[in-house]
Amino acid sequence: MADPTRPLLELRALRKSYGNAEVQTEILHGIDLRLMPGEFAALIGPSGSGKSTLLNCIGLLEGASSGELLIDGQVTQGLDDAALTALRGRTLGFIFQFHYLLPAFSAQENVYLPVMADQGHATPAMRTRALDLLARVGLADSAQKRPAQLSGGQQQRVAIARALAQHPKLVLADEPTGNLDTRTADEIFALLREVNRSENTTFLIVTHDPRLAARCDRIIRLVDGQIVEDRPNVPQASEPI
Ligand SMILES: Nc1ncnc2c1ncn2[C@@H]1O[C@H](COP(=O)(O)OP(=O)(O)OP(=O)(O)O)[C@@H](O)[C@H]1O
Repeated sequence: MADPTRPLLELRALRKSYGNAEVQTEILHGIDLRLMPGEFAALIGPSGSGKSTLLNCIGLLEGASSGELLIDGQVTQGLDDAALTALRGRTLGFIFQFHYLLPAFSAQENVYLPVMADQGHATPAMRTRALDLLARVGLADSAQKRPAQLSGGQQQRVAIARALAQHPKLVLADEPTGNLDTRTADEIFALLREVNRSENTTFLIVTHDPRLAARCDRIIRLVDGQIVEDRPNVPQASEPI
């Protein structure tokens, strides 16, 4: 159980540059950010402002150039790859715009394969949790279908079930509804919200869709690699689906 008084995520003066020894381009210019357990926050901003770069740093997929990044109280600087992978597996879940499901495997296998990768084999408990999660996202009857047999929205539901397989404390979602029609996007967003409320899972969601950002409890706006706005938001009631 996360300590409700301790930030789940803390960034202090985080900077990120790309380039080589001669030329460096700084993309993130000193980000300070805290997320508390259970928050449901939108990360918005123009194209190229650094949202994905920030999410990749928070997700421990890319190292920051300087500054501090703490996840669940743990300082991440100086950790080796094995420790980063362990911390990622213990605390983080990822949902991307393109779901990256494995086409040759069933929905159920797609949900438990990443968990299995850590252990080398699938236990009955992993298989059962995968089925439970698929039921949770409304796909109880589709567990044995392959991605190509599912609609775009159903595929994204599988990806959400996969992201939840290891009980993440923080889910990082990069345009999770980006390639879906409005109605399906609303349904997927409602599902993320339901997970947030029922399990107190923290969400940081990159979205270009102002309607969806308006349904979050907090709106963080990034422009040119800096947070220019960070405010609480009273979510608007979702329109009937
Ligand atoms: N691996 C990389 N090497 C060099 N530059 C990069 C790299 N990744 C991103 N950038 C640059 O960093 C800047 C921010 O990109 P990023 O993808 O984080 O923005 P974004 O806000 O997520 O944009 P979008 O909304 O279009 O996805 C861009 O100028 C991009 O070209």
